[in-house]
Amino acid sequence: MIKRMLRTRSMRSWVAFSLLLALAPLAVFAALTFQLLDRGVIASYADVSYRMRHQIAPVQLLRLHIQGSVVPVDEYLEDRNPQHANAYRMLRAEIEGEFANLLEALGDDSQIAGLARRSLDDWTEADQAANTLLHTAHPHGDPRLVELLLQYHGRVESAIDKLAAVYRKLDSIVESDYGVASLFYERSLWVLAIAAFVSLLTIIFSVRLISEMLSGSVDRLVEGALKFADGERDHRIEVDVPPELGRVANEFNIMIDRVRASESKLAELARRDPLTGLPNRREFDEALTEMRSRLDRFGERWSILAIDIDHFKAVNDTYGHAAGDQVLKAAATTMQRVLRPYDRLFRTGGEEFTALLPDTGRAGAGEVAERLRSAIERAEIHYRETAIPVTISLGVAVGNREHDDGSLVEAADTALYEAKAGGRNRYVVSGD
Ligand SMILES: Nc1nc2c(ncn2[C@@H]2O[C@H](COP(=O)(O)OP(=O)(O)OP(=O)(O)O)[C@@H](O)[C@H]2O)c(=O)[nH]1
Repeated sequence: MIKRMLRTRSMRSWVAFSLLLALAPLAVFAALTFQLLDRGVIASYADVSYRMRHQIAPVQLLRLHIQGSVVPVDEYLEDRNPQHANAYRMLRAEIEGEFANLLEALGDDSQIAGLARRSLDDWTEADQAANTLLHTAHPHGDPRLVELLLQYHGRVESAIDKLAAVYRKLDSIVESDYGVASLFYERSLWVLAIAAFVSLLTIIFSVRLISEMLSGSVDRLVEGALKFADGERDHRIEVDVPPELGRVANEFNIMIDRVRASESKLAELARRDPLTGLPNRREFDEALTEMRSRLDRFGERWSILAIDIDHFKAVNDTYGHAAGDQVLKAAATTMQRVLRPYDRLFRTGGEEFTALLPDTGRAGAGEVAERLRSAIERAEIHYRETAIPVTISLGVAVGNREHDDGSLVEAADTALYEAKAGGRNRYVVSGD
């Protein structure tokens, strides 16, 4: 289904699709990891930090201060120095403030707050006992003083014990918060690892998919280019996926068509004489070989006419080279018109022509030679209003199995030579 969808899209869409495919799992897992870190790790660490600063540290300080508050009271009872009483009062003010802050920080934490409040109750009773001790007139060692002192110490101990219980409970909460944070941190690492793995899989999948879809098209392009290099001109490159490569294939096909057209034009030009438009000597040689093989295979009769314009040099000398060209063209046109459709005329030299006459024996060839001779003699060839009299001489040779290509042409040439020697404007049949 993905392949079918991609087939209609451009290569840019393919890249966008594969990026999306590779990044989508990363994005989803990144959002999941963020949730885990935010809710599990950051929130737990924030809770831990709050408890450390606002609950655990104050509880420890409070324990120290309550413990320390015993010293000025004991010292006062030793020497009745009012400075010790003042030191106690300052410490008490601090302890009261710290209790208030702690209870506020514990807030709704009912069990721990209840413990802290009971510690405050103990401290309040201890403070009352301390106040009585600081105002008592009983001498040192008096049994009532000792009892009051014991009561004071007992309350202080009890307040400290309850604060120690508060500390232990807070410590266990912090411990479990650390546990939760570590668990969530570990999970988020796993999620990230899974994300990276899934992303890698999707990258591999999309790269394979795209290269599979591209490779067929690229192979066809390469195959087309190799065939073109080998000279094959009929091969068409069929690529439509992706559209970009389809356009490359299309342009390539257009280029092949153009090369083929210009090659066949060049080939055609190479086989034609530009002045008269007749096929040239090269074409004649091939036609001769072909004719020869037909003679061998089917026993067909055929003849060859060697044709030469008489005194052509004089035409050039008298009327100019341009007039000579005009005579060549007019002679070619005239002879073409006279020949039968299946006869073939070639310009095989300067003022020399050759005609190949298929299925033509001695008598027929003589007739054609005479028709040509008389047509040229009667033709009115003009150059710039001036009529130029033109005649031709012809040598006729009739092909048979004994002739090879060279000897047949030679025979026609010899006959032509005889026609020239015999006075020109005539034909001679070889062997007559
Ligand atoms: N104008 C023109 N002259 C050409 C062309 N090709 C060859 N010729 C000329 O044709 C003349 C041929 O002269 P020759 O070979 O002496 O033959 P000729 O004058 O026809 O004499 P005979 O063949 O003996 O009758 C030369 O002067 C060439 O320069 C051509 O394409 N155009």
